[in-house]
Amino acid sequence: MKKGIFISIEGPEGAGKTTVLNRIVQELKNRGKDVVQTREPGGIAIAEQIRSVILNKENTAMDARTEALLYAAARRQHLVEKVIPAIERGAIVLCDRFIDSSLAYQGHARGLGMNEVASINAFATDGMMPKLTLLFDVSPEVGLARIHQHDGREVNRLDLEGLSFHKKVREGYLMLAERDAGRIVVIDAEKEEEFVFQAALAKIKKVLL
Ligand SMILES: Nc1ncnc2c1ncn2[C@@H]1O[C@H](COP(=O)(O)OP(=O)(O)OP(=O)(O)O)[C@@H](O)[C@H]1O
Ligand SMILES: Cc1cn([C@H]2C[C@H](O)[C@@H](COP(=O)(O)O)O2)c(=O)[nH]c1=O
Repeated sequence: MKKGIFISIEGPEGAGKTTVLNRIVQELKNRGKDVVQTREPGGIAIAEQIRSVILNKENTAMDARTEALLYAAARRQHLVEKVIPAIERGAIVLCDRFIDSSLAYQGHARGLGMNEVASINAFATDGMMPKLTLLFDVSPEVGLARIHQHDGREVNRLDLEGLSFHKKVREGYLMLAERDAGRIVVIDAEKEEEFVFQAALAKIKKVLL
């Protein structure tokens, strides 16, 4: 059976994921590849609706476990409706955030525990993991400054967390990269955009060979 490939792009706020992902998708499409660009939470109608509940700045009363479960629910629907069918037909799926976001944000930064968050996600994903994950590493000071300078980028409920939360997000990601070095590749996303783009493209080309 024809099988595609699943790649995720991760990183703290303002790491430059969307900017570089757009360029990679264009590059691969120019080479005639079947590419699906998507994001979490979101990517399909039901998951976009869940996204607007999670990220709504007015939902300040949201419990941390509720938040984790909503991300997992959006993930499940997105996988079955969009990601799995695309992989089955042989496409390259490039997803802006996946399970590592839940482990870093809800597991580590919110303090729910990475193992606990991994277990609710195991139910949601049925064990499905990306073949490659690019972790765009950036300090919260640099990332948050970028998003506040970026006109038109709405500031959401998670962005409004304090600096210590965002430092823990980065710390969580780096712990994950150390634990799963075979899948997660760290890219210095404080470097200029062209460097980050070329580094990311090179890693993706390697797994496509
Ligand atoms: N390497 C870079 N150096 C400087 N600025 C950058 C770089 N990459 C992206 N930017 C700028 O930083 C801002 C945030 O980038 P982008 O939206 O791509 O980040 P993101 O990782 O998708 O953010 P988030 O997940 O928080 O929405 C944009 O204004 C973008 O132009
Ligand atoms: C998938 C996922 C995401 N988050 C957080 C990370 C960001 O603050 C928002 C998504 O916004 P973006 O502009 O699309 O990056 O949600 C999270 O906390 N847990 C997750 O599993």
